[in-house]
Amino acid sequence: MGKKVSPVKDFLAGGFGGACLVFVGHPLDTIKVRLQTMPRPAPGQKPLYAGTWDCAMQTVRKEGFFGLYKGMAAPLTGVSPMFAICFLGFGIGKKLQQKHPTDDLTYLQYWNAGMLSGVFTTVIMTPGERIKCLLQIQADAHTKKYAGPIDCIKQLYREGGIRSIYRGTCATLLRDVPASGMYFMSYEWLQHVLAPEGASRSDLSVGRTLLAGGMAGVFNWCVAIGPDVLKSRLQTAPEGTYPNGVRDVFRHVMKEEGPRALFRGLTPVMLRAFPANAACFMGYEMAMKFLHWLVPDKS
Ligand SMILES: CC(=O)O[C@H](CC(=O)[O-])C[N+](C)(C)C
Repeated sequence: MGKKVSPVKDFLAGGFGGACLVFVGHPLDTIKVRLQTMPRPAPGQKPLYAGTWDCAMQTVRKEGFFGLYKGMAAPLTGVSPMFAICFLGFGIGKKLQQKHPTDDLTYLQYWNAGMLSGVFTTVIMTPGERIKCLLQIQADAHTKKYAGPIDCIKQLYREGGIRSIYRGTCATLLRDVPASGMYFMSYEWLQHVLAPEGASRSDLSVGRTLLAGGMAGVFNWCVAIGPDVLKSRLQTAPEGTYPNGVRDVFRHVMKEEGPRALFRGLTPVMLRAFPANAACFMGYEMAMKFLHWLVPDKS
């Protein structure tokens, strides 16, 4: 039997989980975006970054350790509410498929609920990612166009209105709908299979939650990495570069760089995925426990 959970608790605990994810994961996210969007080297020239380590070292040397935390204000103010909506959407998705609030769900139903949460989060994810990516690729004074997230929103609005702020919506849906299905289904599956004989899914352990949460992040990114490259390219390209959106980016990437380019940034993505999502689910479960203690659910 499952447990009845209030949507308000899902929202609040999800928000706390999101804040934990940003603190742990942002430095590797910066490296990922820089690798994904660095200019192609001219024939015979070396690429700007040789790889993950080189990108991290160059960033720390030129911009100091906090260079890796560049653009974090936007995800902190954006990712926390986004994860709040994400866990709320997942909760709603589960409820929509239950006849009774305590009915157990199949893994396919967890997948469906996860996909619905991916649709919910796009509203906030698309502008959040657009601003974050634009700030993250500002490596030096020459490339610095935006003073910060607010300035970035203002400039985008001035240049192209709401359309510009929401550039990359299809690419974000393409990335997050299947990836969120995978995220929540794999988390629930791992919590079940890792639970010792006789223990139930709700008898949480720290080790199991960290492992299931971390692996859910890894599975999420196995599905998300290709569309993520397309999204980062689209959201950071100068106005008018891709008139047909993500389809144009895909065609351009295939023609110029081949399918390997769809895995650009995979190392920092995977290095970040485990700790960031372990922290996220741990934060979520801890906050949920606290909220249950504070306001017990009526069953
Ligand atoms: C692509 C992304 O944002 O994935 C989230 C996990 C992460 O590593 O940030 C999960 N989710 C898409 C469900 C929000």
